[in-house]
Amino acid sequence: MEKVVIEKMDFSYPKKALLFEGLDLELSRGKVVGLLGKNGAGKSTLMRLMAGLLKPTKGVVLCDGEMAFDREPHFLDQLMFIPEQIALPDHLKVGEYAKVYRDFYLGFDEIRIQHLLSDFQLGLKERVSNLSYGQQKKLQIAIGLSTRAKLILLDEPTNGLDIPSKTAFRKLISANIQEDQLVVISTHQIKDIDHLIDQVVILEEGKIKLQADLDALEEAFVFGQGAVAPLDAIYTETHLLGARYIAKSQGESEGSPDLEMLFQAVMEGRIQGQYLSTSNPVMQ
Ligand SMILES: Nc1ncnc2c1ncn2[C@@H]1O[C@H](COP(=O)(O)OP(=O)(O)OP(=O)(O)O)[C@@H](O)[C@H]1O
Repeated sequence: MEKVVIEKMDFSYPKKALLFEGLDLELSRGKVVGLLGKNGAGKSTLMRLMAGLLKPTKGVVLCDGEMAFDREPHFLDQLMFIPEQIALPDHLKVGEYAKVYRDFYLGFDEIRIQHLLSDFQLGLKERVSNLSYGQQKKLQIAIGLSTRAKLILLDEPTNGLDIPSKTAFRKLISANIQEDQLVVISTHQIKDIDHLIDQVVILEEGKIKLQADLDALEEAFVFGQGAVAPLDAIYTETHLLGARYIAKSQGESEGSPDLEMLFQAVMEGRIQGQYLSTSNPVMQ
């Protein structure tokens, strides 16, 4: 998958006000994108539009130039969408369930699924219906990463995972994603995707408030802390022991952006726009 391009898209659920209006977004391959937003911001809906499960009211969602909603067989062969709520068939065992996907995805990686299931401590002979919610999520993630789909959409994948599984999730995503894949992870648990994503997209009330590559953010801003925030700080959080802040960078690099602070700064309208590595930052 080279690109997902959303152009001038409107979308509303039947008999509801427009959720998206004139939305533009372009996502390129080789990236793990974190899609953030508060409850009801439209993350799951955007995922379903990208998966071609919903039809834009106006405008287009194009995956490598083809309308996602057409759901052509070669698009489906490149797509893996793991929704937040998963309904797994009761009667199958883990191995049998994985085989359903092996038969569907031409590039399914037999070795990888074995490794991933073992990393997540899931036995091939376990009945899917006997797995806990978190184990079912892990099974879906293991299968998703083994399909070698070019577009992987994970809606709230870390919901229900315990702390070791969240750590394993981060490691497994990083280790199993290739340059020709695009992974979009929606979450409101920002910490879960820290040190995992390359790009962040922040949605609020159906609008894209920020699209930024983390390395571009690192160049543009300093995410710091100290006894007091500098006078020119764009965003400040004060604590008993001092302040955490975001300021414009004067050329110094201060490590990776703090996503939680970034999210708050965007929600308060302190930072907006596009910060992409390939182009100059565009402030809106
Ligand atoms: N099937 C539906 N029919 C009607 N309205 C819907 C439907 N699904 C979602 N909505 C509405 O669309 C808006 C966006 O919902 P969506 O689930 O996309 O948000 P979200 O950002 O994923 O939220 P959350 O973080 O709570 O999962 C909400 O106002 C929601 O009530």
